[in-house]
Amino acid sequence: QLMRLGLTEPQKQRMEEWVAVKEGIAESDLSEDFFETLGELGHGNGGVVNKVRHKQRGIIMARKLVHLEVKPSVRTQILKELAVLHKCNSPFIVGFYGAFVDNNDISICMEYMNGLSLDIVLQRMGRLQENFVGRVSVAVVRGLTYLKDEIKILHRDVKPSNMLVNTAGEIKLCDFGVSGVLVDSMANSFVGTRSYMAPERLTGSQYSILSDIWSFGLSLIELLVGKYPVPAITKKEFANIFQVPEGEIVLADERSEVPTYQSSTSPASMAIFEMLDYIVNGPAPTLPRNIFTDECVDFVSKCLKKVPVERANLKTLAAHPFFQRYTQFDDNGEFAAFVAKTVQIGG
Ligand SMILES: O=c1[nH]ccc2cc(O[C@H]3CCNC3)c(Cl)cc12
Repeated sequence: QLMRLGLTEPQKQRMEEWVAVKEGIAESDLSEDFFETLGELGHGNGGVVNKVRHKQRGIIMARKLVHLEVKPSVRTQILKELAVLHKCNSPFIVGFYGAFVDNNDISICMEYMNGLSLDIVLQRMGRLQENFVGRVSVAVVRGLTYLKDEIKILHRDVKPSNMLVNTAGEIKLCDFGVSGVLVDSMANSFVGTRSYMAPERLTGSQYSILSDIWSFGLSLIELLVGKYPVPAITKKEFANIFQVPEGEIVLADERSEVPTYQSSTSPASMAIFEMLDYIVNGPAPTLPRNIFTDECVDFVSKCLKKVPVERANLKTLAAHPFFQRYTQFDDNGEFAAFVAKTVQIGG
């Protein structure tokens, strides 16, 4: 396996292509009136992401606009910290062209991923088959490892909507907390009805790479089942989703021992607090044993240990049989074809 520098030949080739394109773009090329907006790609994490075309160069990019009412000195500090993104060169991290400020908007110009984010793929396809989630797992673990070892940062916001795909079959992370000041200035911009935050993060204790691994585990269940796994997905729901008799659903023994958590409201109307309380005090979400392979069930359960020290770390995940299963061979374009189908459906 050509894993020189951890890259396969195709990955090495695409990296060289990327660097060539990027060298053609100077910071001076990036400013408001050089872009033509083609449409909106997504929003969240405190900004909207538009598909834009660089008029002179004809390059299609994804441009994230973050509206920030902060002092010019703070904006300058944010731009300085975003410059770290120029160092991020990994097949598992979305490419970065540069960032600039325009009035009270910070623009972050990135590589366009035509398959968009996995939350959008879930909306279109319902859920992902196990072998595709295996490929996602390899990309996310390797992306998190790169951020931690090479860039010395944690992601801090691992979830399906921050996992991007394209019709070349690539899977890349985006929206990680590269700028401490930007993270802090958006800290109170949490919106949304669900949280991927680890129990220890919700209770304000030490945040570490293990918190990113919890978020990764929660994301894996959501990708495999097509449903956010808090409150716990019941046997009946699994039976319905996978069209098997309820008697065939075998939940991980861990849950049968723990008395089911008596939430005071029905899942449908569970308020945000109830949900957060459930994550902190309820049982860890698990996959049913016989719908997924044992390795897959075990891999996910190791990511979702509620006590951080019991949880798997990046090293143990990379050595796990489920992970190893997806580093050995190429899927000869099966995932790329799947992404192409979702793009077609999406219009
Ligand atoms: O093509 C992209 N390149 C870079 C970034 C990016 C971000 C996107 O959505 C945001 C909004 C929610 N999380 C990620 C989307 Cl939908 C696409 C891209």
